[in-house]
Amino acid sequence: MTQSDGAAVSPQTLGKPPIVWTIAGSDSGGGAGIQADLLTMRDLGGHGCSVITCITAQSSVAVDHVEAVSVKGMLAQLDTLWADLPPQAIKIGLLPGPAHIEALADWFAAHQAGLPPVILDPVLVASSGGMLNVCEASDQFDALLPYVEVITPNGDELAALTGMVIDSPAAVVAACQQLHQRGARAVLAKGGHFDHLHPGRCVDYFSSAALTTLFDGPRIATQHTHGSGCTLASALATVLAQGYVMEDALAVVRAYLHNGLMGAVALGAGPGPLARTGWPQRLDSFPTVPLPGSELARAYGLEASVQLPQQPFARCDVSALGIYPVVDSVEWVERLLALGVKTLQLRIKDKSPEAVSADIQRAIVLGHQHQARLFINDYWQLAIEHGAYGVHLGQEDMETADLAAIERAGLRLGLSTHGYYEILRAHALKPSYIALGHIFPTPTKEMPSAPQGLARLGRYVALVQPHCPAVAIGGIDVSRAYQVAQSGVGSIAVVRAVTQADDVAVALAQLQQAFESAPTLESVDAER
Ligand SMILES: Cc1ncc(COP(=O)(O)OP(=O)(O)O)c(N)n1
Ligand SMILES: Cc1ncsc1CCOP(=O)(O)O
Ligand SMILES: [Mg+2]
Repeated sequence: MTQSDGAAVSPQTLGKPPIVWTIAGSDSGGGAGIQADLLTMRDLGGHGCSVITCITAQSSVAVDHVEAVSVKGMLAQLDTLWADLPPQAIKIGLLPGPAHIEALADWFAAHQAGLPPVILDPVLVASSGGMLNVCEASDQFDALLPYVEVITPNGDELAALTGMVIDSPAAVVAACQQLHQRGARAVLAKGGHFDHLHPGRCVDYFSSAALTTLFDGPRIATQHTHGSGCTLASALATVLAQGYVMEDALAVVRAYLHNGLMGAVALGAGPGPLARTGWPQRLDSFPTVPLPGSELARAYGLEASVQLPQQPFARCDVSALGIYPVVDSVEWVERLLALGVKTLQLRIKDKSPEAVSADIQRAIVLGHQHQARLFINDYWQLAIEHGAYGVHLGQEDMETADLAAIERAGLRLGLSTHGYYEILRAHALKPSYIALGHIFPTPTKEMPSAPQGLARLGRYVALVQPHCPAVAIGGIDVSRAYQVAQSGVGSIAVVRAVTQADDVAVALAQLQQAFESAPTLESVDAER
């Protein structure tokens, strides 16, 4: 089900925060555990419910006492919440022993049909150094793995869970593979403890059946990290509860951790808790995504079949690309150029290069004659051969197209993205623009991703546009152009709004009018 702006309907879009559970221990010092989880959930737009598994007498310098809540007490909390406040995501933190783990696994088995994503933070040690988890078997969490979407060990936990020495990127990969073999669907191996592998950096390795990737960023020089693991896992649960896909949620929580660590201060004599800084807004708090084939990615076995470009792509001659029709024939290109369109795309699908070569060449010549920005979709070799203004490519093309050749030839590059993670991937290439979509449902193209909606568009525009021109695409027509333009986006790409218009000139004028009458953000100030 979708709402009128195209985004999936979640409790949050109906005006209610999504419900997120934390099943964890109480930290009397307020920096970690249940206390950190509830603060994080609230800070990121969730409603936190707690299932307390144990109480700790804990401060920033010591764990003096750990006392388990009875298994019966834990199960009672689960049952009571399930009856009235069912969760959109669950975070698991400190579990005091095998009996609790077994009981929780049984409870999950009995409720498997309705279980939302479960995030398991395999807590073993507090940042004060105190042992929190009395279990010692490396397979202690395995009974939970069938119900868990992602497990989030830090370096010490990864070593303890696998019995491996984590002394190289290859060892990180091997340890994650071992966890997969034992039933873990996805592993986020957090890089906070891997200073010995990447001095001065924090490199997280994520692996699942669908995706293997890295998140890289500078290590934040602070000792105030109390509750960082709890915060990450509860942030991940809260962002997933809002319907973001895993890789987008990982990007957001990494930025949230960055900001929290940057703002962390001491409250007691030991490590202070993370600051609560709200939904991350700026690209410089987000991690970079090292692309396959980069030196860092290769260390983790992420190779690429093509070379990465060494330079940013040529910049567009304007910072805002305006109304941007996407059409499927040279005849349409000719017609739109005659109507004064200055940014457009030739998007011919599924033909051989031989079949489209002449049309692409003619469109490029026409584009130059009209001093227009004509982007060629997909056929990047022909675009280079005939000297196009630019090329538009999709995410999958990033793995196969010779991006270095496109950059060397001086062509502009536009890249499609469908969420935070892909924005970070695209940004790593310093393209000429980044397309954000699809904003609303569209019959024009079968989309594997969900419509992003206007709220997310606003977040993406604020993130991207200080660095690179942005383009919104998907399901945008005259009636929606004003709302889209209100996001501040500098360009709107359309197919049907132009190609199915009764009067193309009128449609173009109306789109332009909607765009011009909306308040805009400051113009793009490219930072390269
Ligand atoms: C401006 C703009 N944005 C996105 C797309 C989609 O491109 P891609 O992901 O390569 O998919 P196809 O268009 O090839 O189906 C686009 N063409 N233009
Ligand atoms: C090519 C493409 N890429 C993302 S949505 C889309 C189609 C947009 O078409 P329309 O403007 O008709 O919804
Ligand atoms: Mg394409």
